[in-house]
Amino acid sequence: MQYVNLSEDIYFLGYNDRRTHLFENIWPIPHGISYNSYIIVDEKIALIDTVERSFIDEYLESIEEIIGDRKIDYLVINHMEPDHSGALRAIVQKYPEITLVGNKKTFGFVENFYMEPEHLLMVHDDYVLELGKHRLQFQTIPMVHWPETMVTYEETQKILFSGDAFGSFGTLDGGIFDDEINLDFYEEESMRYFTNIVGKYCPHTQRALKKLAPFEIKMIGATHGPVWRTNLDWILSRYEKWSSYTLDDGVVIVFGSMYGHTEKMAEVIARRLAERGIKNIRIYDASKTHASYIVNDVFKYKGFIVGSPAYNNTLFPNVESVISTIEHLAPKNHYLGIFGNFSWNGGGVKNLKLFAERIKWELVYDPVEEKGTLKKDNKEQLLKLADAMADKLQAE
Ligand SMILES: Cc1cc2nc3c(=O)[nH]c(=O)nc-3n(C[C@H](O)[C@H](O)[C@H](O)COP(=O)(O)O)c2cc1C
Repeated sequence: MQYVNLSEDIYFLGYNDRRTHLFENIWPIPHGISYNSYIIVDEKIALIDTVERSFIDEYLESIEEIIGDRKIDYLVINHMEPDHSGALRAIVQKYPEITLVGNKKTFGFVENFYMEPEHLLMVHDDYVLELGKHRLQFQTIPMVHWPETMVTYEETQKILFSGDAFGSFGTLDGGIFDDEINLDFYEEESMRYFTNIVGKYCPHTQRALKKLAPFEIKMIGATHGPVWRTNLDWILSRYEKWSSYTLDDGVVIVFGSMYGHTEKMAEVIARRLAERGIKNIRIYDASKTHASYIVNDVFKYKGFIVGSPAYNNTLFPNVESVISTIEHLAPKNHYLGIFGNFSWNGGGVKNLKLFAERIKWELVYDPVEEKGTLKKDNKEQLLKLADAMADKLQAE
């Protein structure tokens, strides 16, 4: 990708990754991702974060095009995850006098991953680094998304270099600024990025939003996805909503099924929910849809109903994988329903009950468990389960 000016002497250096299938080797990125770095050219030159290592050559070339044979004075490390620190060693090799700028948590990571830094500047909240006419101020935002994570605020242009916060999956296909892009595309990609990557740290994100609220921010340069300069509210309001577990009315139904019995139970529940006026109902087959998408909808909707056949005395493995992802990210404020199917001694529902105890969501109705084909009594029970869920959602 070409480098682009954010203002006269501040540049965006972003690289599109359309080759990686799974981000962090877990989360699908069918629309790719961009790795964004920034450089400020003043009396002193500061680079803000780097890029993933497969882009090192292009990255170094772009930097040279911008600064010629000048040297980079500072590398500000907002976040040490290798998709942003991947070019750190190459930068230090090319500019050995460079000073690494981080907080007290940063340099341990630098040592673990790369090297003992020779020149370092340890910063803290409100610390100001003068580059000439540009001044950089730092604020730590721990666990959004690692312990060392911080943001850098450029005072002259009021640009927040936000690290992973406000980032998005999806490459930048020509448009880089939010006002150059149809944001509909980023609706799902930015939410999935948040829920999959940062979603475990919602309380930390809330604290970060409060900490950053006093700053006048005219532009946000995240390390993934668009640069926000016109519709800042678009992304800020979404972060507020997602990180505060503000959920819409709706139900996610997840099932696993080998022969269709458990799937049929899911359909019965869904139909009744629709009859009761619930419009957002998503049924997912855990064997088909990646947990990334399912968990994203769990962060949208208040109702969650999960069904599993018994499988070697326990849960169907793909259902187990989905609920383990949910437990890992630990979204809150949900109502829960449970159902399942078996042929001899069970194991599915038994383990879903343990899930209910661990996740501590309110169970709206007794678990419904059928042996093979759905029969009248258990169909009645499923309808009651759906009614109980609808009652809860509609009572709010
Ligand atoms: C590999 C395998 C393991 C199973 N293990 C159990 C089990 O431990 N206990 C049980 O009651 N049923 C077990 N079953 C039977 C299924 O749970 C049962 O047939 C159920 O109705 C399948 O639901 P489905 O049609 O939604 O796939 C097993 C079936 C298979 C294929």
